[in-house]
Amino acid sequence: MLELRSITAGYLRNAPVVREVSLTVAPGESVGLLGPSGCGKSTLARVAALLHRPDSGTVVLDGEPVRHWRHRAPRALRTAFGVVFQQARLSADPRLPLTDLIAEPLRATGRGKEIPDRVAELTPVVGLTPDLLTRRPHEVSDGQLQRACLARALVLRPRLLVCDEMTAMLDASTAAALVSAVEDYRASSGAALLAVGHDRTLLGRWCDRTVDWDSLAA
Ligand SMILES: Nc1ncnc2c1ncn2[C@@H]1O[C@H](COP(=O)(O)OP(=O)(O)OP(=O)(O)O)[C@@H](O)[C@H]1O
Repeated sequence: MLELRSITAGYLRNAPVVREVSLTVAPGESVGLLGPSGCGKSTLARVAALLHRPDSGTVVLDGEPVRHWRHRAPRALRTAFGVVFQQARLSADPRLPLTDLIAEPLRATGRGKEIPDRVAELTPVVGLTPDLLTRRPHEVSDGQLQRACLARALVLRPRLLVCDEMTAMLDASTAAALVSAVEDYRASSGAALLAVGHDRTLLGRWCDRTVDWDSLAA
Protein backbone atom coordinates (compact mmCIF):
# COMPACT_ATOMS: atom_id res chain seq x y z
CA MET A 1 0.00 0.00 0.00
CA LEU A 2 1.34 3.40 -1.01
CA GLU A 3 -0.04 6.40 0.82
CA LEU A 4 0.78 9.98 -0.08
CA ARG A 5 -0.45 12.12 2.78
CA SER A 6 -0.78 15.83 2.35
CA ILE A 7 2.28 16.16 0.11
CA THR A 8 3.69 19.58 -0.67
CA ALA A 9 6.63 19.55 -3.08
CA GLY A 10 8.41 21.67 -5.66
CA TYR A 11 11.70 23.05 -6.86
CA LEU A 12 11.93 26.53 -5.38
CA ARG A 13 11.64 27.66 -1.78
CA ASN A 14 8.18 28.94 -0.94
CA ALA A 15 6.79 28.12 -4.41
CA PRO A 16 5.56 24.53 -4.30
CA VAL A 17 3.99 23.05 -7.42
CA VAL A 18 2.23 20.30 -5.44
CA ARG A 19 0.22 21.54 -2.48
CA GLU A 20 -1.24 19.32 0.21
CA VAL A 21 -2.05 16.46 -2.14
CA SER A 22 -3.16 13.07 -0.84
CA LEU A 23 -3.50 9.83 -2.80
CA THR A 24 -3.54 6.14 -1.91
CA VAL A 25 -2.69 3.18 -4.13
CA ALA A 26 -3.81 -0.12 -2.60
CA PRO A 27 -1.82 -3.34 -3.11
CA GLY A 28 -2.42 -4.57 -6.65
CA GLU A 29 -4.54 -1.56 -7.54
CA SER A 30 -4.06 0.51 -10.70
CA VAL A 31 -4.70 4.21 -10.30
CA GLY A 32 -4.70 6.70 -13.17
CA LEU A 33 -3.74 10.27 -12.35
CA LEU A 34 -5.16 12.77 -14.77
CA GLY A 35 -4.50 16.50 -14.97
CA PRO A 36 -3.55 19.39 -17.24
CA SER A 37 0.01 20.00 -18.36
CA GLY A 38 2.21 21.57 -15.71
CA CYS A 39 -0.10 20.95 -12.75
CA GLY A 40 2.47 18.84 -10.88
CA LYS A 41 1.61 15.22 -11.76
CA SER A 42 5.19 14.24 -12.60
CA THR A 43 6.48 15.93 -9.47
CA LEU A 44 4.01 13.94 -7.36
CA ALA A 45 4.92 10.74 -9.23
CA ARG A 46 8.60 11.37 -8.48
CA VAL A 47 7.81 11.90 -4.80
CA ALA A 48 5.81 8.64 -4.83
CA ALA A 49 8.73 6.75 -6.42
CA LEU A 50 11.13 8.18 -3.79
CA LEU A 51 12.97 10.24 -6.42
CA HIS A 52 12.05 13.68 -5.08
CA ARG A 53 11.89 14.68 -1.41
CA PRO A 54 8.69 16.55 -0.56
CA ASP A 55 8.82 19.83 1.39
CA SER A 56 6.18 18.46 3.74
CA GLY A 57 3.72 15.62 4.09
CA THR A 58 4.34 11.90 4.47
CA VAL A 59 4.83 9.01 2.10
CA VAL A 60 3.90 5.72 3.74
CA LEU A 61 4.87 2.46 2.06
CA ASP A 62 3.31 -0.69 3.49
CA GLY A 63 2.67 1.08 6.78
CA GLU A 64 6.20 2.48 7.16
CA PRO A 65 6.74 6.23 6.79
CA VAL A 66 9.51 6.94 4.27
CA ARG A 67 12.34 9.01 5.76
CA HIS A 68 14.91 9.12 2.95
CA TRP A 69 14.73 9.74 -0.78
CA ARG A 70 16.83 8.97 -3.85
CA HIS A 71 20.13 7.22 -3.12
CA ARG A 72 19.58 7.70 0.62
CA ALA A 73 16.41 5.58 0.58
CA PRO A 74 17.04 2.04 1.83
CA ARG A 75 17.59 -0.38 -1.06
CA ALA A 76 14.56 -2.47 -0.11
CA LEU A 77 12.34 0.57 -0.57
CA ARG A 78 14.01 1.85 -3.73
CA THR A 79 13.76 -1.51 -5.42
CA ALA A 80 10.05 -1.79 -4.60
CA PHE A 81 9.45 0.70 -7.44
CA GLY A 82 9.76 0.41 -11.17
CA VAL A 83 9.52 3.74 -12.95
CA VAL A 84 8.99 4.57 -16.62
CA PHE A 85 9.18 8.19 -17.77
CA GLN A 86 7.73 9.91 -20.81
CA GLN A 87 11.02 10.71 -22.50
CA ALA A 88 12.99 7.52 -22.86
CA ARG A 89 15.97 9.40 -24.34
CA LEU A 90 16.34 11.51 -21.22
CA SER A 91 16.19 8.52 -18.92
CA ALA A 92 18.58 6.27 -20.86
CA ASP A 93 22.36 6.51 -20.69
CA PRO A 94 23.30 7.05 -24.38
CA ARG A 95 26.49 5.00 -23.96
CA LEU A 96 24.75 1.80 -22.90
CA PRO A 97 23.64 -0.93 -25.30
CA LEU A 98 20.02 -1.88 -24.58
CA THR A 99 21.05 -5.05 -22.80
CA ASP A 100 23.09 -3.02 -20.26
CA LEU A 101 20.34 -0.44 -19.97
CA ILE A 102 17.83 -3.15 -19.06
CA ALA A 103 20.34 -4.73 -16.67
CA GLU A 104 21.33 -1.49 -14.89
CA PRO A 105 19.21 -2.12 -11.74
CA LEU A 106 20.53 -5.69 -11.41
CA ARG A 107 24.12 -4.48 -11.66
CA ALA A 108 23.46 -1.64 -9.21
CA THR A 109 22.07 -4.05 -6.64
CA GLY A 110 24.86 -6.63 -6.94
CA ARG A 111 22.74 -9.15 -8.83
CA GLY A 112 24.87 -9.28 -11.99
CA LYS A 113 24.64 -13.07 -12.21
CA GLU A 114 20.92 -12.81 -12.99
CA ILE A 115 21.49 -10.52 -16.00
CA PRO A 116 21.59 -13.03 -18.90
CA ASP A 117 18.48 -14.94 -17.80
CA ARG A 118 16.47 -11.91 -16.82
CA VAL A 119 17.27 -9.92 -19.99
CA ALA A 120 16.43 -12.98 -22.15
CA GLU A 121 13.12 -13.37 -20.27
CA LEU A 122 12.11 -9.72 -20.59
CA THR A 123 13.11 -9.16 -24.23
CA PRO A 124 9.99 -10.83 -25.70
CA VAL A 125 7.78 -9.58 -22.85
CA VAL A 126 8.35 -5.97 -23.95
CA GLY A 127 8.36 -6.84 -27.66
CA LEU A 128 12.06 -6.41 -28.40
CA THR A 129 14.07 -8.77 -30.57
CA PRO A 130 17.52 -10.06 -29.50
CA ASP A 131 19.31 -8.27 -32.38
CA LEU A 132 18.34 -4.90 -30.85
CA LEU A 133 20.01 -5.61 -27.52
CA THR A 134 23.51 -4.76 -28.72
CA ARG A 135 22.44 -1.40 -30.15
CA ARG A 136 22.87 1.89 -28.30
CA PRO A 137 19.92 4.28 -27.79
CA HIS A 138 20.75 6.40 -30.88
CA GLU A 139 20.54 3.22 -33.00
CA VAL A 140 16.93 2.38 -32.05
CA SER A 141 13.55 4.08 -32.43
CA ASP A 142 11.80 5.94 -29.61
CA GLY A 143 9.35 3.06 -29.27
CA GLN A 144 12.12 0.46 -29.07
CA LEU A 145 13.94 2.54 -26.49
CA GLN A 146 10.80 2.91 -24.39
CA ARG A 147 10.33 -0.87 -24.57
CA ALA A 148 13.84 -1.25 -23.13
CA CYS A 149 13.03 1.32 -20.42
CA LEU A 150 9.96 -0.71 -19.47
CA ALA A 151 12.10 -3.85 -19.28
CA ARG A 152 14.50 -1.95 -17.01
CA ALA A 153 11.57 -0.96 -14.78
CA LEU A 154 10.44 -4.59 -14.54
CA VAL A 155 13.85 -6.21 -14.13
CA LEU A 156 13.81 -6.25 -10.31
CA ARG A 157 10.18 -7.40 -10.21
CA PRO A 158 8.86 -4.26 -8.45
CA ARG A 159 5.66 -4.37 -6.42
CA LEU A 160 4.75 -0.87 -7.56
CA LEU A 161 5.02 0.57 -11.05
CA VAL A 162 4.98 4.29 -11.71
CA CYS A 163 4.36 5.07 -15.39
CA ASP A 164 4.65 8.79 -16.01
CA GLU A 165 3.17 9.48 -19.47
CA MET A 166 4.83 6.25 -20.59
CA THR A 167 2.98 6.16 -23.91
CA ALA A 168 2.74 9.88 -24.69
CA MET A 169 5.46 9.89 -27.37
CA LEU A 170 4.47 6.58 -28.99
CA ASP A 171 2.26 5.47 -31.86
CA ALA A 172 -0.98 3.72 -30.97
CA SER A 173 0.22 0.16 -31.54
CA THR A 174 3.44 0.58 -29.51
CA ALA A 175 1.43 2.29 -26.76
CA ALA A 176 -1.03 -0.62 -26.68
CA ALA A 177 1.82 -3.16 -26.60
CA LEU A 178 3.49 -1.45 -23.64
CA VAL A 179 0.22 -1.12 -21.69
CA SER A 180 -0.42 -4.79 -22.35
CA ALA A 181 3.10 -5.73 -21.14
CA VAL A 182 2.47 -3.77 -17.93
CA GLU A 183 -0.89 -5.48 -17.46
CA ASP A 184 0.59 -8.96 -18.04
CA TYR A 185 3.26 -8.20 -15.44
CA ARG A 186 0.66 -6.95 -12.98
CA ALA A 187 -1.54 -10.00 -13.53
CA SER A 188 1.35 -12.35 -12.80
CA SER A 189 2.95 -10.39 -9.94
CA GLY A 190 0.08 -8.57 -8.22
CA ALA A 191 2.02 -5.29 -8.54
CA ALA A 192 0.21 -1.98 -8.15
CA LEU A 193 0.34 0.84 -10.68
CA LEU A 194 0.26 4.61 -10.62
CA ALA A 195 -0.18 5.76 -14.23
CA VAL A 196 0.12 9.47 -14.92
CA GLY A 197 -1.38 10.89 -18.10
CA HIS A 198 -3.49 13.39 -20.03
CA ASP A 199 -5.60 10.85 -21.87
CA ARG A 200 -8.80 10.12 -19.95
CA THR A 201 -9.89 7.39 -22.36
CA LEU A 202 -6.59 5.50 -22.12
CA LEU A 203 -6.39 5.78 -18.33
CA GLY A 204 -10.07 4.85 -18.02
CA ARG A 205 -9.49 1.66 -20.00
CA TRP A 206 -6.19 0.86 -18.31
CA CYS A 207 -6.81 1.59 -14.63
CA ASP A 208 -9.16 0.40 -11.86
CA ARG A 209 -9.90 4.04 -11.09
CA THR A 210 -8.85 7.41 -12.42
CA VAL A 211 -8.49 10.46 -10.22
CA ASP A 212 -8.48 14.07 -11.35
CA TRP A 213 -5.68 16.26 -10.07
CA ASP A 214 -8.17 18.87 -8.87
CA SER A 215 -9.86 16.38 -6.58
CA LEU A 216 -6.64 15.51 -4.76
CA ALA A 217 -5.75 18.73 -2.98
CA ALA A 218 -6.97 19.24 0.57
N1 LIG B 1 13.37 20.49 -12.31
C1 LIG B 1 12.51 21.52 -12.25
N2 LIG B 1 12.91 22.74 -11.80
C2 LIG B 1 12.05 23.78 -11.70
N3 LIG B 1 10.74 23.70 -12.00
C3 LIG B 1 10.28 22.52 -12.46
C4 LIG B 1 11.14 21.37 -12.60
N4 LIG B 1 10.39 20.34 -13.06
C5 LIG B 1 9.14 20.82 -13.21
N5 LIG B 1 9.06 22.11 -12.84
C6 LIG B 1 7.85 22.97 -12.84
O1 LIG B 1 6.92 22.39 -11.93
C7 LIG B 1 5.59 22.49 -12.45
C8 LIG B 1 4.96 21.08 -12.46
O2 LIG B 1 5.71 20.28 -13.36
P1 LIG B 1 5.36 18.73 -13.57
O3 LIG B 1 6.34 18.20 -14.56
O4 LIG B 1 5.25 18.05 -12.25
O5 LIG B 1 3.89 18.85 -14.22
P2 LIG B 1 3.01 17.79 -15.02
O6 LIG B 1 1.63 17.91 -14.48
O7 LIG B 1 3.64 16.44 -14.94
O8 LIG B 1 3.11 18.35 -16.49
P3 LIG B 1 3.09 17.60 -17.91
O9 LIG B 1 1.75 16.93 -17.99
O10 LIG B 1 3.26 18.72 -18.88
O11 LIG B 1 4.23 16.63 -17.93
C9 LIG B 1 5.70 23.12 -13.82
O12 LIG B 1 5.36 24.49 -13.69
C10 LIG B 1 7.16 22.97 -14.18
O13 LIG B 1 7.60 24.03 -14.98
